[in-house]
Amino acid sequence: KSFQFWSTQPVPQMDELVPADVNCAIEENIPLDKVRAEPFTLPTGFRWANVDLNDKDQLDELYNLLTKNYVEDDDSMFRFDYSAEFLKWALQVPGYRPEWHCGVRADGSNRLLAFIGAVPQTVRVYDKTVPMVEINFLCVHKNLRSRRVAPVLIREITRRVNITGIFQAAFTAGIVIPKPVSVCRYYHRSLNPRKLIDVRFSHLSAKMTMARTIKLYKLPDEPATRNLREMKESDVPQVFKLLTTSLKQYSLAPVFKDEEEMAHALLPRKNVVYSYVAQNLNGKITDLVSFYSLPSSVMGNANHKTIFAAYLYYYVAGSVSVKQLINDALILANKEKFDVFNALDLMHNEKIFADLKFGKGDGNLQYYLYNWKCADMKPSQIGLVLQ
Ligand SMILES: CCOC(=O)c1cnc2ccc(OC)cc2c1SCCC#N
Repeated sequence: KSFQFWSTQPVPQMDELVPADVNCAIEENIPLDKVRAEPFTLPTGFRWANVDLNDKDQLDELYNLLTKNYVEDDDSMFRFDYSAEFLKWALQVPGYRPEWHCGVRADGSNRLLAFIGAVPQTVRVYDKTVPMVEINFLCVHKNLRSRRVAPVLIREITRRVNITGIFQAAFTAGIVIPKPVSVCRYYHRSLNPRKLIDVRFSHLSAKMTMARTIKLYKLPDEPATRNLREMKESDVPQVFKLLTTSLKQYSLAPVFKDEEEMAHALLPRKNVVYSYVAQNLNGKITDLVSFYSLPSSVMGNANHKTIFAAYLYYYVAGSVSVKQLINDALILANKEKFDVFNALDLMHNEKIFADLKFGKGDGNLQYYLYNWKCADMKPSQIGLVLQ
């Protein structure tokens, strides 16, 4: 593969083996007055336009661009259907910049035809804490593909981020480009097996009836961890300490700079993010488990338009086993009527998949760092979850 664009970027080349003791930027920071001042040039007929997510009409334009043109699985069975509220949550984090909600509109029609987003996020890579952005929601309308728009979007968001003095980024993708820092795998736990079979995501195994299959995945109505309850505002100080401490065990992890940043990430929002804490009799918060809601459109199915999927987010098993805590997350997601519970094999997840009846998916998710080189990581070293 030639990687025409990525071979021009500060990323390790595909065949580059980074020694274990190397953990640093690839290019030096550019003096701010040397960062290109003018936006990159778009193809004729298109112009840059920030998407104002506080303007309901523009938020809906972004929702509509993504719901029709964003990521599909390899078999084009599903397409992610991020909700408008989810997009506000993911893109309007504390300290967000409107110019990092970077859209492209067609002259004349004024239609939103492409987007790339960045949010500020300090990330620790091994022993180095690095101010970064997370890049997300890179999307080019299907009618605009192969016109080399994505490289211009990536160069432009890089410029807009560099101007603020940030020179590193983190992102994930299903595709392989130079050069993954880790390769994770998706796992799926059926909650509504009948629907998953209807949409042909799952199939009845030869030796099992539908009734037997439903019984196999049946879950209790209530979590096993007795004092597990929804997280609330007053829990933030303790959760901040608990999660910050727990994240130290990973080689790639977010650094929440303050309680506000973590509160934004974790405080429950219906149909967006769900967080639960266990508090002992002394009032100490000992455990945390969270998941986010990311539906997918089902393509070409008469009976079901949408799959409701929960995705495991951050957790700390302080007083109970990881297995019990994540099983409790399954029970809580099932109570919220999700059809499936998805998780990557990062953190401690891989150990519990078999017992909790997760099936291995056929999709990889690559983790990438921009303008940084370091030793590759096993999935269990990853403590960073991107939406
Ligand atoms: C029923 C389970 O559905 C998925 O796992 C799913 C749903 N929608 C997608 C949309 C785009 C897509 O593009 C890679 C994948 C999916 C997937 S599999 C990978 C996500 C997980 N877990």
